[in-house]
Amino acid sequence: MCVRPVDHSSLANLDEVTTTHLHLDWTICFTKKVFDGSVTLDLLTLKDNVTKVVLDASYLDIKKVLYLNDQELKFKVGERRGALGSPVTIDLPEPFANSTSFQIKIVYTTTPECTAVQYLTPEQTLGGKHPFLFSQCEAIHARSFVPCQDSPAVKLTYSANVTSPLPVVMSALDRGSRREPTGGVTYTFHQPIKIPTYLICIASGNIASRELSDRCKVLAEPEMVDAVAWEFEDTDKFLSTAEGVLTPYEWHRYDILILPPSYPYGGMENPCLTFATPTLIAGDRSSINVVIHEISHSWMGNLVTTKTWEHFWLNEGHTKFIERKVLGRLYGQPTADLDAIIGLKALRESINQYGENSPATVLQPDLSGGGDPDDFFSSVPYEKGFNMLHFVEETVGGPAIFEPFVTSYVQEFAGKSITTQDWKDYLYRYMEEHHGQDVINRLNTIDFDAWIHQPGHLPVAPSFDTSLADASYALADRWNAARHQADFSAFSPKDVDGFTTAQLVVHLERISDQEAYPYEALAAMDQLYGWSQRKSPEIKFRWQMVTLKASYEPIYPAVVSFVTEQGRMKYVRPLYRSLAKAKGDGQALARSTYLAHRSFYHPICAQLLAKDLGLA
Ligand SMILES: CC/C=C\C/C=C\C[C@@H](O)/C=C/C=C/C=C\[C@@H](O)CCCC(=O)O
Ligand SMILES: [Zn+2]
Repeated sequence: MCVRPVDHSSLANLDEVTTTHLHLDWTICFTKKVFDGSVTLDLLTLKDNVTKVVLDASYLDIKKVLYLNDQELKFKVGERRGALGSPVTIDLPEPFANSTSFQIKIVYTTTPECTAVQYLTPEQTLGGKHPFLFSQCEAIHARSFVPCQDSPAVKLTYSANVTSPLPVVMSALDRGSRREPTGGVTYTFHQPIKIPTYLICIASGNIASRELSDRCKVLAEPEMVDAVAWEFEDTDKFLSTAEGVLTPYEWHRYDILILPPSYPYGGMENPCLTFATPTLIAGDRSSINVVIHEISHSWMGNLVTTKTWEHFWLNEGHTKFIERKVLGRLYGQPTADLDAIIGLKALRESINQYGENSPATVLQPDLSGGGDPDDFFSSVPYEKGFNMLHFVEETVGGPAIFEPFVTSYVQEFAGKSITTQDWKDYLYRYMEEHHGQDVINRLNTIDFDAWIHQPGHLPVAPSFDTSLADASYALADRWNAARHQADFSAFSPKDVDGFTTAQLVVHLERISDQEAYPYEALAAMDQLYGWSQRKSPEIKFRWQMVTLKASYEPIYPAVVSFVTEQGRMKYVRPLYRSLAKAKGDGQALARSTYLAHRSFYHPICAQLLAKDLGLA
């Protein structure tokens, strides 16, 4: 009997065979924008009479497949199926019985169409002298740099030998390097903990590092590495706090690599080596929550992993939950609640963007259509997931009861890939064993179907501590009342004295929830609070959203600058969409800006922007 659920985002025969280890041998060619080499897969059959291995692949040039080092196996690359890529079907030399271990080696090169990797010219880097490349594999882009079972249901160890003219880093432990007589250096890596393929990553470029502690360091181009070290000085403290919430950190190293500006996400939890955007380096340590978020993934996602992309909320909802526990432990509950308030706004935006009845707003969406999981990326799995966990915590009796459950959940499922049903079954089992019928009765009052399977807003509105948000709201209310005045002398720069970046963000979000402001009021706000001059990208983003809502044309050049100097999708996608909706030449400007700068963006971002702007 097959107990593995179907992964609609993989074309591999996951029910017949699984991968236990993956070894990469790559030579990087920056000029051709390819990796040349091979992958050796350690495979294990899961049933009798297995005659083939089907792997996920996307835009790969497969040269040959070897069994026992020298026996060539027949293979066929199937028709491309959209974002899922092209299955590679490999005929085994004979039918294999259940539990047979065997190795196959696939010799291949990537192609410039690879969606996981972005190659940057020297001009696109800070130093301006060397090229740079980096990958982003989540959700299903690993198949574009290695033929594999590209499903989070499969967890494997991996190793790699990568030859490059420039330093290489990966989501694994560093096992040294050797200079090649033919040029370049071969870097060796080993990841001894089982991970899904979406957590394999690579970057190569002029990378320098600074140690933060005996298990943490930061890496970046040399021109900014000191600023990064300052910004993230407290990383080990965050890690220890997360260990206090959960279990000891298992991955040995926790390093952070700051990528060039086109990096498409705030951060990516690649094990041992978080990848992050340089927009976090604001010089004020205001983005440490992203580091705490990526650290929290060390347990949520990286140890306990979603089985398919439908259950992605298990990774992100739990990570948000732990992130806010760490924030609360370090800076107090009001700070954690302010972060949750910002998250709620992001959730509302996502739901409004898709539409309240959209299947994309369901916590556990249906991906059986085989579409692109990237199209489902939004705040829903993060914030609906977080809010469901928060609600369960309140319902069962608070942190004293729920936090030990969360730790136990990690211990129970570490190393495994699970579904929402596994989570829910364990929740009931744990609560029954530890707290009895009273808590089960409380759990039974929760409408899990509404939380997990219904579209739209939260079934139960949360109430967070607003002590830090109240001043932000009050100032926004004053502006709302004064919106049509000709004289704004009742306002002063002192209005925002003492506001943290998060409080400024909450204020601007409240302003953006209000009806669009007249130009005069926007100009007055900008003059009083210097919004346009602020360095923080979090503030810049919110201010640009407020002004675009009013089609405030003086902001258009600043928006164009911001969306072309960094490629973080959290900022560029809403800004492009709002610019395209803005009056005047908004739509033409959005499209022409995108077309002129397409190559600046990571392939994932470029493709989503094209869809957003109706250019795909
Ligand atoms: C329910 C959703 C179903 C499928 C989506 C699955 C995967 C999403 C995929 O597109 C990749 C996600 C990668 C995320 C990486 C990092 C984020 O946590 C960054 C958050 C945004 C930011 O801060 O910039
Ligand atoms: Zn995350």
